[in-house]
Amino acid sequence: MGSVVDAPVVVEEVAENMLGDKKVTVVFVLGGPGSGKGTQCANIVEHFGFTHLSAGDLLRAEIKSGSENGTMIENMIKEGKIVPSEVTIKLLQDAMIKNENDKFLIDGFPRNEENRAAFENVTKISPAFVLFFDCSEEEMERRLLGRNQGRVDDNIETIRKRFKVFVESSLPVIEHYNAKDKVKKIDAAKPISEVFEDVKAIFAPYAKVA
Ligand SMILES: Nc1ncnc2c1ncn2[C@@H]1O[C@H](COP(=O)(O)OP(=O)(O)OP(=O)(O)O)[C@@H](O)[C@H]1O
Ligand SMILES: Nc1ccn([C@@H]2O[C@H](COP(=O)(O)O)[C@@H](O)[C@H]2O)c(=O)n1
Ligand SMILES: [Mg+2]
Repeated sequence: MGSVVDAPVVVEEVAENMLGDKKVTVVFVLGGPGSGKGTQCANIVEHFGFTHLSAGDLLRAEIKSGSENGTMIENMIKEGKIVPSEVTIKLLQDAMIKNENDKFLIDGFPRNEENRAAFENVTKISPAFVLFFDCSEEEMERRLLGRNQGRVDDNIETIRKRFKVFVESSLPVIEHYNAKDKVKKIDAAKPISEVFEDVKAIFAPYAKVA
């Protein structure tokens, strides 16, 4: 009988970032409320062929659909609180599976450590990088109060709660990825077109081939 030392080493290959039989590229787009995540994601979709999945938009669509979780989600959003991870991850995973694309911008997720760890555990997907829109609260507040999209959370009381959640729960997620050298920070206080110039430089490797 051979010794343990002689035993062949079996390396189990873990297929990374697979979604069914599709290999996917995921970029997490983070930043405070009103930092311009949705605005810049629309530009990235147009120029670089990614699909934009906003966690907040998916949750709002779930409320509209009359789902059994609708009332709970609506109450959490009104309070600026983070919806349980399993709900949001299921929406994101379903949206990625339904879509034929293999490049996704996941906007507004992960919002806390629980979101981050649960997404990794459930999907086994790690982001290629994290795009972080950095902006002052004063500027974000001004933008949110002028947004006029009828969002139930664009009022000063909820905006303050969202800022607190961002600092206490979301910044640690950005720190987590920063420690892994995965964060690409953008000065989001500049005008929209200037912010996009900086974004474009980051996405250059993903340029569509004509
Ligand atoms: N660089 C910018 N300069 C000025 N206004 C901006 C800029 N970027 C976005 N805006 C405006 O600010 C508002 C908020 O932008 P957007 O919805 O993209 O932010 P967000 O980060 O997705 O916010 P939320 O987290 O609340 O969804 C919008 O009215 C948008 O037109
Ligand atoms: N991962 C997430 C993302 C969002 N929410 C809830 O939705 C609200 C709006 O999100 P936006 O990204 O559109 O600003 C947010 O304040 C949360 O209540 C969430 O729970 N989890
Ligand atoms: Mg948004």
